[in-house]
Amino acid sequence: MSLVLGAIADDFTGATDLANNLVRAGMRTLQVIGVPRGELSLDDIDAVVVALKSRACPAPDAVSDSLEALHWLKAQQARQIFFKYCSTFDSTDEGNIGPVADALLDAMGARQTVMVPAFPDNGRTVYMGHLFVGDRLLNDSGMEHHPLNPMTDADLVRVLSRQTPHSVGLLPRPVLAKGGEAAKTHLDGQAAQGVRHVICDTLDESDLEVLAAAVVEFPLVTGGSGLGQALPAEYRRLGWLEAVDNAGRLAPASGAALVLSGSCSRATLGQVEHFLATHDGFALDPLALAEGNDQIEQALAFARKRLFAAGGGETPVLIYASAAPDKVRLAQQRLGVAAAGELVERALAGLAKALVAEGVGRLVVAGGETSGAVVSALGISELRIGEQIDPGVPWTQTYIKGHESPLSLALKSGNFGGVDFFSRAFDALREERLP
Ligand SMILES: Nc1ncnc2c1ncn2[C@@H]1O[C@H](COP(=O)(O)OP(=O)(O)O)[C@@H](O)[C@H]1O
Ligand SMILES: O=C(O)[C@@H](O)C(=O)COP(=O)(O)O
Repeated sequence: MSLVLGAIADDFTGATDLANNLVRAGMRTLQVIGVPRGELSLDDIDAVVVALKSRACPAPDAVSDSLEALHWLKAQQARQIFFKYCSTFDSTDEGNIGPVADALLDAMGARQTVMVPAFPDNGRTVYMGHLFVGDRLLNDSGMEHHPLNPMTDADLVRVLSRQTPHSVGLLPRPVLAKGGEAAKTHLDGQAAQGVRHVICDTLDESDLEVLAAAVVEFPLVTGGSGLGQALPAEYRRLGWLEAVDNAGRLAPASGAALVLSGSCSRATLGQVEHFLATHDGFALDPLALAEGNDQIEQALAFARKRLFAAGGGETPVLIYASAAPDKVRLAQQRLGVAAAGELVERALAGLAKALVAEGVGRLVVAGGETSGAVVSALGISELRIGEQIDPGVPWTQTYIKGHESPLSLALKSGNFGGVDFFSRAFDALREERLP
């Protein structure tokens, strides 16, 4: 059968999150890093997720990267395109959700798409167009302090309207409650009125199922990974997809265990604190990084001593720049927002490269932008998806040039994962010893 779904994800953790949900719903899924340059065999693959780093870059770059991914996916005959962004709708007034969605619609000659950011398994729901994280509105969830895209407005119709010249509408819960046909009629009615983007309410999995039934034949859908849980059943109903037993299996993991964290999201800050109560960690500070290479050398020495000395490597250690909002603000005031972020990303990416070369084989990275920087520095082009650690975060595996054993890699979105995620991730890998 041919490729069913082609997804374009605006960051690497988001790509893994979507790929994870597709695998769990029975789609054989390949995650590629950037648009593949050479030949790629897609035999026995149902979905490809192209991971871009287009969330926080200038909108024109995000548009051109996304269009390149679209053209590649269309050349692979993907039946439906999915533009994946964050379940917390991470963006600014400049974009990049609106400009990318508009460019994809234009390129595909489609008149309408849906916006379904919700991921109820992780507490992201939408009601009357307002995004909630757990029981808080988005603008009171911690996302208002995000270093790159502070989210200070929970009304997504209003947020998106600032990013697109086109009309933005709403598919409200009372319509969804009437089922897929009612939802489809509502969407058709909005399209007839020229509404190009429709923010969709979603409270739970049954809403996702109704939405999937309504939009399965849309050329382009957009949203978080929640919709990816529900679409595969619709593909099967249409006969586009075969039933598969186990869509995700990895080789056994080996090598020293390391956590790198550049996320300053509330969940990550809790995970860092919890981990440091029982494990060793090294804190990076952008102000020190701006002074030169000393802090990187110190971090390397810290990790080498614990990971590669005799008997080391089994217990994970943490290197982190994650810091509370006031500390982040201070660094940003002194260095500039983008420069502070880049300094940290470059440092963590360089550390990943050096330490993987020296024997780290199990690596957790926290943060979407951070994961993008690390994965790019490691020269990774494809990821296979394995077992889920927590909703939205699976173990993945890849081969690094010149290494015999695979690298096991978990890319954790900033706000995902339980408080003990960092240690539990490695426990899960040890217990599984996946065949
Ligand atoms: N202490 C710090 N000061 C300023 N910026 C930081 C600091 N620590 C991390 N950053 C930057 O904040 C951004 C966090 O984004 P990201 O990695 O996507 O995390 P999340 O997944 O939580 O959004 C990155 O660009 C990172 O380099
Ligand atoms: O949809 C989500 O929440 C995630 O898949 C995601 O994109 C998170 O991004 P980061 O928090 O920047 O990792």
